[in-house]
Amino acid sequence: MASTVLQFHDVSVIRDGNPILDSVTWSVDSDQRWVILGPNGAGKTTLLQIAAAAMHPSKGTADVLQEALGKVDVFELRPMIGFASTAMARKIPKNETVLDVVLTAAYSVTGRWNEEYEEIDLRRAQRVLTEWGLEGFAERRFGSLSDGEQKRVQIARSVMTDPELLLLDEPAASLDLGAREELVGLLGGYASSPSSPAIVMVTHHVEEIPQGFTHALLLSGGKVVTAGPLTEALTSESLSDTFGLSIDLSEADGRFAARAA
Ligand SMILES: Nc1ncnc2c1ncn2[C@@H]1O[C@H](COP(=O)(O)OP(=O)(O)OP(=O)(O)O)[C@@H](O)[C@H]1O
Repeated sequence: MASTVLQFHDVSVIRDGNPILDSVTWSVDSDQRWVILGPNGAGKTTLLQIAAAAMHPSKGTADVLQEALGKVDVFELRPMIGFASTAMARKIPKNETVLDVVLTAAYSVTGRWNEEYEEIDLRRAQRVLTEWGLEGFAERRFGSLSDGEQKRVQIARSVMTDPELLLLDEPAASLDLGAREELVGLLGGYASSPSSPAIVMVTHHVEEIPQGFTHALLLSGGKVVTAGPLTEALTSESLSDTFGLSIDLSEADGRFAARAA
């Protein structure tokens, strides 16, 4: 049975006296896969930071994996959350092998030092690499990989610990068409598996929404424009409201495309 993994009630984040998130009420269940869309500066990354237990709301309450932020030791919570973002990727040493980038997630560190890894961790890392199309890359240096390969390593690392919640901040940003389609295909397979965790993915492009995603939240100026099941929340009207321009949305085989009307 599905359980609630995120429950935000009236969440605001105030910076320099301005709300960068404004009274957000939102919940995510364990069997849901959410996409978050909105213009630059809408507050998407801030929302993800709270979901990652990396930031507390200035107002309102946020429960993450059924623990209230502010009342829980976030260091116990964070290992249960997979988080792939460009900021995270910058912390990965360029000369680290791909296998170690994934393996070190088991200890929540970047950069292998003297940790002793168990055989079970090693086997899981190798399985995760295969699942994300990275077999044959284990001994390559992270810095020698293409952007598309590096993105897949980041996601492989974020699922290494078998998280209950997976957060992806613009996983397809800067990828060429082939690398994007490869990643979106892999994410679609992962999202469609009932054994996968709840997923929340921030993206700028509806073309990057993988098949198998179930819900959408549209954010503008820190406020929720709409949130709910994908086909109800993601429409030409809601996108036009969110981006302040007339947009035509089309859908084919569970993939979306958008252009100015
Ligand atoms: N520490 C801070 N102090 C002041 N303003 C901040 C701070 N952090 C973020 N902001 C502002 O809050 C707004 C929301 O930022 P956020 O990064 O969450 O937006 P975003 O939707 O992820 O944007 P983008 O799509 O450009 O990545 C932005 O206008 C940003 O400048």
